[in-house]
Amino acid sequence: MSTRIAFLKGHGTENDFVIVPDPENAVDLPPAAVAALCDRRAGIGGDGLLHVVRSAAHPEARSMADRAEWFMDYRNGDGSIAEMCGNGVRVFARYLQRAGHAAEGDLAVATRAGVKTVHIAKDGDITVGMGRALLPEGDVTVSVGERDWPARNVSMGNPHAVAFVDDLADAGTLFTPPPFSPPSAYPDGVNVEFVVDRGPRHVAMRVHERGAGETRSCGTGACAVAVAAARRDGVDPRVTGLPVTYTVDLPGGTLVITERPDGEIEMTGPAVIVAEGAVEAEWLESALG
Ligand SMILES: N[C@@H](CCC[C@H](N)C(=O)O)C(=O)O
Repeated sequence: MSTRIAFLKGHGTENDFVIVPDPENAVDLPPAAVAALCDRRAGIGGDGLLHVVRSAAHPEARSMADRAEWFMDYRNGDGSIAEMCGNGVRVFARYLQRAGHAAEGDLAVATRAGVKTVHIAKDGDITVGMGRALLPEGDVTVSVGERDWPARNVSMGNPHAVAFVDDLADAGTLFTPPPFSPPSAYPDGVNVEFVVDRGPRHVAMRVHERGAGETRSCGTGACAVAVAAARRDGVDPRVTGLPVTYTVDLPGGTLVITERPDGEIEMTGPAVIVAEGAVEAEWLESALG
């Protein structure tokens, strides 16, 4: 790598990202480069990385290019690939707006979990059509130390295990991924959410993210939690014909999640760009060893 690489830093409810604009997919980002950029001490720091590429220029997104000009090539902070990132897609849209690639209103974004429609509102918040949740049957258990809880298996394109607990402190330090069983439940790993009630249609959560550790927020996790809470509360908009909205408090802020009668889920929250700069090529080369 011989040139400096432009980057920005942004966050959505304090789920933070290194943003690498690369319309023609010319920047090589192997997992070690992503992990170095996301390193909070030796790099820029982030829970994940948003590689901003034109769909037509990326082999994983070419088939979506007629519906979405831009592809969110999302990576976790450890360099692994994930299907979807709910906070990330809002920050991705904010970057496109700031760069003049998108205006207020609706924007289609290609992701590994399909094309998502993002609405950039005048008031600053961004709403994302997150698609439908899948809730495969089957008993899953997550544990912390000696304690374990039944968990609801929810897919938002990426995997989640949602456990309702008495106190968010029950989740402990979350320095390591909470073990789950059976091991076959999540062959590719899982994001684990611990949830408490705050009031009617109002919950709070902590999350241990696959590939990142405990984060201050997770958008797909908040959607999984809202759907799991609704089913636990006996509410299914596909049956009642009425939308249901949950407010989800996270350590880094609040997200509002609505499930519509057709099962489509909308998530609304903030997205902020905080800085921009350039990565020294020599530093990145030395970080790659
Ligand atoms: N923070 C994200 C989720 C990022 C991906 C996740 N760690 C995974 O591996 O599935 C969000 O806001 O949804």
